[in-house]
Amino acid sequence: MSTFGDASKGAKMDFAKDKSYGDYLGLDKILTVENPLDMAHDGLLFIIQHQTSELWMKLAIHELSTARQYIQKGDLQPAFKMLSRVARIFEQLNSAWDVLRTMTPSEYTAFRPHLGASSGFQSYQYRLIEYLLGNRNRALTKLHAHTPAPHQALVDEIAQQSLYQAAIDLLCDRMGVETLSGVPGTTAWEAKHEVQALWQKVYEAPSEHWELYELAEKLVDLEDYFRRWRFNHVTTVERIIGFKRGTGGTSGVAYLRKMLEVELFPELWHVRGAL
Ligand code: HEM
Ligand SMILES: N[C@@H](CC(=O)c1ccccc1NC=O)C(=O)O
Repeated sequence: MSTFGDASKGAKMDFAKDKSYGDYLGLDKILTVENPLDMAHDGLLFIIQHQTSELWMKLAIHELSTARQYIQKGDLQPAFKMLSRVARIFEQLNSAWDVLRTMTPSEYTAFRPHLGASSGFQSYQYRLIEYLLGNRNRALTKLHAHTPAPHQALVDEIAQQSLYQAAIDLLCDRMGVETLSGVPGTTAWEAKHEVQALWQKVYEAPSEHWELYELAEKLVDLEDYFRRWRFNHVTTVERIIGFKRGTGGTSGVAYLRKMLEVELFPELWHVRGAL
């Protein structure tokens, strides 16, 4: 018998009656999704790149919504762990661009016409992450009017305070001032001087406000990774389609460059200049 045969001796071989690896992971479903871009060699790369991104986004949403609950309860240690995990997920998504970047304009052009008007602009999970963190633009929920469940998830999300508003509530509470987080917003969070002044107190005396200090840095870390994702996206897009309009109908690279200016947690960036 071969060495390999000896080493695997005792392994369970019959799964007719027991749950197996593929059953737990639902592989029959995820590995048999029809690939409508099969006519081009790089269609599979394109589809898998997006499908894996959406899976990681699903986990990010799961972690971020639970982290928000812990912040609301004032129980920060579990929230920190989840926020660190989300930063790592973004790191994973950031590295994934290196695979997609191997696709040239010639290869992409072979199947781009088949994408029609579809675009990442219509990723509801991406929008949900933006909404959760506080970058809200209610008008974009309309993109999902034709799919009730994603539409409802987005509508429900903007009825809640964002993760950043939860952090501001906690900041105010621990610093002994009236809350400054306002009502759940349907537009992007706008920087408030009073909030920046509180973060400034935290950064000026970290040892007195250690948990808030750590929370602030976890948030900055998360936004830092998010910004790198946006930058990798726009650079990959320019490399592949130049300045063509997007299939989703936006100006393309010009729109994505504008998005590089988004500040999810503005006071945490502005406070740095005041220290
Ligand atoms: C060949 C690769 C890609 C190209 C050429 C591309 C192109 C674009 C363009 C032009 C837009 C602007 C909206 C539009 O008018 O279509 C956009 C938006 C978007 N794309 Fe991509 N993209 C690519 C890969 C990806 C990947 C791998 C993801 C990961 C899920 C992604 C996610 C998104 C998201 C979430 C938006 C909306 C961004 C926002 O509204 O801030 N894209 N993309
Ligand atoms: N907006 C892209 C198309 C695109 O990238 C796309 C199309 C369908 C599914 C996902 C996509 N990815 C990200 O926007 C383009 O203009 O070429």
